[in-house]
Amino acid sequence: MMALLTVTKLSKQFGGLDAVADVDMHVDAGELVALIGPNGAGKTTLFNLLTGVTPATSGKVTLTTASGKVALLGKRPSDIAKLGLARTFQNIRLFSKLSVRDNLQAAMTHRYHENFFAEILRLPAYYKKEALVGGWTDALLREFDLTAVADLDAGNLPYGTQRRVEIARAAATAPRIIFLDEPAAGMNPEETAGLRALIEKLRTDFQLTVVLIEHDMSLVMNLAERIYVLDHGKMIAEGTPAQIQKDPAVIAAYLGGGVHA
Ligand SMILES: Nc1ncnc2c1ncn2[C@@H]1O[C@H](COP(=O)(O)OP(=O)(O)OP(=O)(O)O)[C@@H](O)[C@H]1O
Repeated sequence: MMALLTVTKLSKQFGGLDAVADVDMHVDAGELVALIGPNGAGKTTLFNLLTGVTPATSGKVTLTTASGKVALLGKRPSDIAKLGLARTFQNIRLFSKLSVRDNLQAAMTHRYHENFFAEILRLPAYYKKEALVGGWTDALLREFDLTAVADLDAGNLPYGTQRRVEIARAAATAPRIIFLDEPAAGMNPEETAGLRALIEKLRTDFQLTVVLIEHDMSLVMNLAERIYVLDHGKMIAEGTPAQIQKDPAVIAAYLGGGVHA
C-alpha cells in the first residue's frame, strides 16, 4: 500500500503543554483510519496541524501526489485544501443562512483548481461524468440524501442532517483525504447508523481515504481498519480494532474502562 500521508515526529506545544508530542503516523490510500484517545489527548490539535489550521512546533508531514511528494507544514489551510485534504469540524461550520445547495456550491468554488480535474479522474465513471458536466451538486444532494432539503436554510435543519451537509460539503471538493472530527457527537442511534452508512459510502463510492476522530467506540470498532491511540499528546498504540481492544496501554489510558465495541 502506498502511504498517502506520512507524519514524522510531529509536535505542538502550547506554552509548556505538549499537546502533540513526537507523533509518527501514516495513512495509506483508500484506508479508513480512526484516531481515538481520552478527552484532551490532542486529537483535534493533530487534525489542526495536518490541515494547516495550527502551525506545528516541529516535525514533518508529507503528502504523496501524482507529481511527487509535497511537504505540508507551513502551507496555508486553503493551499492544503487544494492539495486534496478536506475536513469537518467538531462544531458544525455551515453557512446557516444559506441553503443546503448553496453551501455545497460555496465549497465547490474552490474546486476549480488544477488538482480538481486530476482528482475527479479517481471517481467512478458515473460521478466523473456528473462532475464534468456540472451535475455534481445534484449528484451530491442525491448521494447524501439531501435532495428534499436542498432549498432549505442549513441552519434550520436537524442536527444529524447538518452533519450530513457538512460531510457532503467536504466531499464536494473531491478530496484525496477527508478528516472527520467527531461526526457522531450529539447524534441519536438512528442518525449514527445513517452516519456509518455514509462514511462507508465515502470510501466505496467516492473512493476517499478517511481519517476519523470519534468517541463512539462501537462506530470506531465497526468502521476502522486501523486505529491510532493518542494519550497526553503521545501516540501510545496503533493496530487493528481487535489489537487495540486488548492493548494494555490503551486500556490503562481509558482508566480501566476499556475500549469495547
Ligand atoms: N489553542 C490552544 N491553546 C492552548 N492549549 C490548547 C489549545 N488547543 C488545545 N489546547 C490543549 O491541548 C490539549 C489537546 O487538546 P485537543 O483539543 O487537541 O484534544 P482532543 O483529543 O481533541 O480532546 P477532545 O476529545 O476533548 O476533543 C488539551 O490539553 C487542550 O487544552
